[in-house]
Amino acid sequence: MIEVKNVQHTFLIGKKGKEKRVPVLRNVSFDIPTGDIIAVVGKSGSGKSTLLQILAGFMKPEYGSICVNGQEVAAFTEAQSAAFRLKNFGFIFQNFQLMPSLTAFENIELPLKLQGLSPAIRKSRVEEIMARVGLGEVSDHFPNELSGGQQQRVSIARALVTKAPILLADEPTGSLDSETEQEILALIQQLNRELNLTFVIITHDEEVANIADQRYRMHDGALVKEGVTHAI
Ligand SMILES: Nc1ncnc2c1ncn2[C@@H]1O[C@H](COP(=O)(O)OP(=O)(O)OP(=O)(O)O)[C@@H](O)[C@H]1O
Repeated sequence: MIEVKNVQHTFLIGKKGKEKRVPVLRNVSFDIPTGDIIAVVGKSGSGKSTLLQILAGFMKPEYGSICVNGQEVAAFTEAQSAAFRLKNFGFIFQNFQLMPSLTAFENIELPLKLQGLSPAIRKSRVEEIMARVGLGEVSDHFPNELSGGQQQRVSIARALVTKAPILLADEPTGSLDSETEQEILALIQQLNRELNLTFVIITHDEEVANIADQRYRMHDGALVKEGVTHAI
């Protein structure tokens, strides 16, 4: 369970001494129950990515509390945040953000190297997760030798391989055609169901928002709950 309470954030922009205060998050409060898919929709510039960055501990909120499974993460030091992030969060990006010089296998293996796991454990974990996301045959392919859908599967596998329980996704299907989008959304739903993973998905796309258990709209930094239309 993630509990976000009264989170407020302001950026200071412009030259030193003449900074302008730009409020980006205004009193944001919401709960993310474990195992739910949450969608955050909203216009460009409304504050969605800032909220994700703050949830993941990349940025401290100016004010407010973020409790992840009972731990107050907004109070962590940078080192604590980094360690917590590696254990608890996986990230899925619109542009996949794979390392071009590493194969599919090596991209997925990378977070396990950061965790200092042995080569044998890394190999078995990577093979298991590649099979689960439907990436059996492309282990030795480099990212530019993969389709967009396959690249996103690699990026999802990399997010899952550490067994992080919470996946933060920023426009995960934004670079994919509509058929591939459906495949990736089906995969997200399957992983959510089978592994009880929590997903927080930022999106402009109604199709994506439709798979969510709960949907929120960000409007000028304020987060408002919306009705959910899907019934599965
Ligand atoms: N590091 C920063 N310094 C100053 N202002 C920033 C910074 N990051 C974001 N902003 C501003 O904060 C506001 C919200 O940005 P944010 O990226 O959170 O919006 P968004 O809803 O994710 O937009 P998009 O859908 O285009 O990604 C914007 O006005 C942006 O210019």
